[in-house]
Amino acid sequence: MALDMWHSAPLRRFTTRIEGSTDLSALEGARYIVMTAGRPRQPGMSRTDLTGVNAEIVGNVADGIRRYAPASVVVVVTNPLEEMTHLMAKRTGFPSARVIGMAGVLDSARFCSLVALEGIARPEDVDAIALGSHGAEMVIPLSLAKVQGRPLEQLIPKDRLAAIVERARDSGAEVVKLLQKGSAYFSPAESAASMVAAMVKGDSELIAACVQSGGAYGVDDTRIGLPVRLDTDGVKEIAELPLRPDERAALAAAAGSIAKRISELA
Ligand SMILES: NC(=O)c1ccc[n+]([C@@H]2O[C@H](COP(=O)([O-])OP(=O)(O)OC[C@H]3O[C@@H](n4cnc5c(N)ncnc54)[C@H](O)[C@@H]3O)[C@@H](O)[C@H]2O)c1
Repeated sequence: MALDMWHSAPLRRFTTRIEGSTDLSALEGARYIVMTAGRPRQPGMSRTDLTGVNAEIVGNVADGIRRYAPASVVVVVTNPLEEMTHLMAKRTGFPSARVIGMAGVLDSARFCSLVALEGIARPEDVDAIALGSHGAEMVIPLSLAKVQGRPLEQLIPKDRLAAIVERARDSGAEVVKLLQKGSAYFSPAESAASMVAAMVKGDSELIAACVQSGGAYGVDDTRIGLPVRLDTDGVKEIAELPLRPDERAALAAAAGSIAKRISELA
C-alpha cells in the first residue's frame, strides 16, 4: 500500500516519504495521526454493530499513540464515530482539542454532491454543513444551506430536499451495499486528508467535526458533530451558527442519543 501510494508521488507532486508498518512504534514523534484501524461495515450492518470489535482496536492503538506520539493531534475515522472518538480521547488522556472525529466533512460533502445532482449547481457551489451524529441523528440545517449565496430552500421543493437529506444520511450504507465488501474509502480519505491539510496550514475555515461540545449550543456535553475552526493544534474554536429552533432541537436530540450510547461503552 505504501509503495503503491509512493508511486504516485511524481503525479501528485509530493515528496513526503510514505512507509508502512504494523508496529505502533512507527508513530514515534508523529504530529498528526489519522486513525482508521478497525472493521468496516458489511451490507446490512449498522455502524453501532461495530462497537465491540472496534473499541478493542481503538483502545490498543490509543495506548500506542499515548506512548509514542504524546503531542499529536488525532483524527478519528473508525466507526461508530462518536463512540470511538470518545474512547480515543479517554484512553490517550489527550485534551479535547487534540482528538477530533471525521464525519462532518464527509457528510457535508455527500449532501452538497447530491444537491448538485439536481442540476442546479456545481458541487463546489453548494454550501451546507452536516452536524449531529455520523448516522441516524445527522442534522443538516437547511436554513444555512446556500447555492452561491441563494437559500437552498428557495431553489428545491421541501419534499425533494427532505429526500436528499435522507439520502445523504444513508449514503454510507448505500455505498456499502454497492461495494458488497467494505465501506466507502475514497471520499472519507479525501475528507480526513483535508482536515490534516487545514491543520498543517493553520487554516481556520469553518468545517464540521466531531468534538466535545462542552456547553456549545446548549446540548448535552458529549462528542457530537459541530461547526469548528481548526488550527495547527487541533480544534481552535466551536462556532455558534444561527440555527432555527427546530434545528437546535434536532441537535439536542442527537446529543442525547449519542451521550446515551457513549455511557453504554464498557
Ligand atoms: N468516519 C467516517 O466517515 C468513515 C468513513 C468510512 C469508513 N469509516 C470507518 O473506518 C474504519 C476503516 O474502514 P476501511 O474501509 O478502511 O476498512 P479496511 O478493512 O479497509 O481497513 C481497516 C484497516 O484496519 C486494520 N486493522 C484491523 N485491526 C487492527 C488492529 N488491531 N490494529 C491495527 N490495525 C488494525 C486492518 O489491517 C486494515 O488495514 C471502519 O471502522 C469504517 O467503518 C469511517
